[in-house]
Amino acid sequence: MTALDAVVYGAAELVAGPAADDRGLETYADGAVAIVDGTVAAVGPTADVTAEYPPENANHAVDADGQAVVPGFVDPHTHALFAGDRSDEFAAKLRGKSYQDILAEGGGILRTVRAVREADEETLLSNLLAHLDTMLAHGTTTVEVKSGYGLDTETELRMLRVIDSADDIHPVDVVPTFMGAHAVPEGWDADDYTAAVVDEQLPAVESQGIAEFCDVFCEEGVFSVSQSRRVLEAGAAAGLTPKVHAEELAHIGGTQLAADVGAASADHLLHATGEDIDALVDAAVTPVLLPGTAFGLGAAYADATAFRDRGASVAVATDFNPNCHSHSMGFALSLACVEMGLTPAEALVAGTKHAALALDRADGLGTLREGAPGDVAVLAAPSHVHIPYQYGTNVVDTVLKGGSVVSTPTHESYARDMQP
Ligand SMILES: N=CN[C@@H](CCC(=O)O)C(=O)O
Ligand SMILES: [Zn+2]
Repeated sequence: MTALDAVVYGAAELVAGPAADDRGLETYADGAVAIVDGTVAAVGPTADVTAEYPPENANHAVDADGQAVVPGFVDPHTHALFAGDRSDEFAAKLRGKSYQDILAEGGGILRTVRAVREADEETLLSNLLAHLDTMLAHGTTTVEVKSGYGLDTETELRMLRVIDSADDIHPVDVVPTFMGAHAVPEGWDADDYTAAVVDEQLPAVESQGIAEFCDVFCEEGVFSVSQSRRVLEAGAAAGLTPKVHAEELAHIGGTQLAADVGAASADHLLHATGEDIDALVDAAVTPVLLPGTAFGLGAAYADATAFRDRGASVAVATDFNPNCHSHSMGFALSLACVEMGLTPAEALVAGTKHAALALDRADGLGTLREGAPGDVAVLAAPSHVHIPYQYGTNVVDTVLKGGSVVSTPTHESYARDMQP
């Protein structure tokens, strides 16, 4: 027996995905989408979709009159599982301290590591679930979450177990990444710690089968290119697809490494060169740009238009972490437009279809085409342009995950009745 989970109909603008020529969007005015057994069964003009799938027969009938309907956001880079509070570091950065100064003093990642090692599994899980709630209310239906605040086998495994439990419990799909090589822990030398990641942590992670990707912070003063390569190659041998934090604070060759090892993505890329971009395009590695991080650091933004113009499928993520405390893909997309030069349509694709590529998802995730997961964000606004336009405002009204309504606004929505 198939179930008609949901029909969302009468949308002022329904975005099915990128246009066929990959320029602009495929949209329908007075559009609808029908979801059967968790998957998009039909998308198009309301009259056509509802003739085959009458809303009155659906478990969830959503009248989207005057509203835009877009694919749920895919956030392909976060460190959303942590404990502790680093707001004082934000204030210190405003007074002129650098991210590296803070790390060198035992703050930053190392401070979060101390807090996470002290936190029990229950606390960590409730922290992550609360963040997922906020992300979902902002329209995110799939999110990647990294370990990397344990930096020892026991705590890295604890983090991955929590990520796995959150995926089971919460409507948001949580994609697990092992990042034992996120920083060199206090009291260790980088070479010895690299060996511990490869010889102790990775075999333990492999035996539990609870990670899909392996990431490394390839950065001046953190892990060199050759140490990063050791970790990623051992990760690949353990069945984990590589990802690389590359050229964030300095240019040391992490992008070329990502291309060499066939990574799913190379992320940050603030200092990537034209040659680096070409290498990513040739190796089909998705660049993930993180404008919220540059915003918080007061750093120059990655040049998104250079990636686009050289043929890359640019993805955008929040990088939500204690150093970049934003759950909102909408805010990241605003920055991608205003500070990085993407159009609203390109930014939306970067936060949906291209973000799904960064997670190696080829099932239509990030679109509302037939066969794609039924993950939908209904906006309290008439077009996708309002996502970047209403910066700092959550324009997401109702969210469906696999055809079920999983988030509704807590207030009466007047926006839907607003006249242009
Ligand atoms: N750059 C390395 N890792 C994180 C920051 C993590 C932290 O500061 O806690 C990032 O991607 O921005
Ligand atoms: Zn990161």
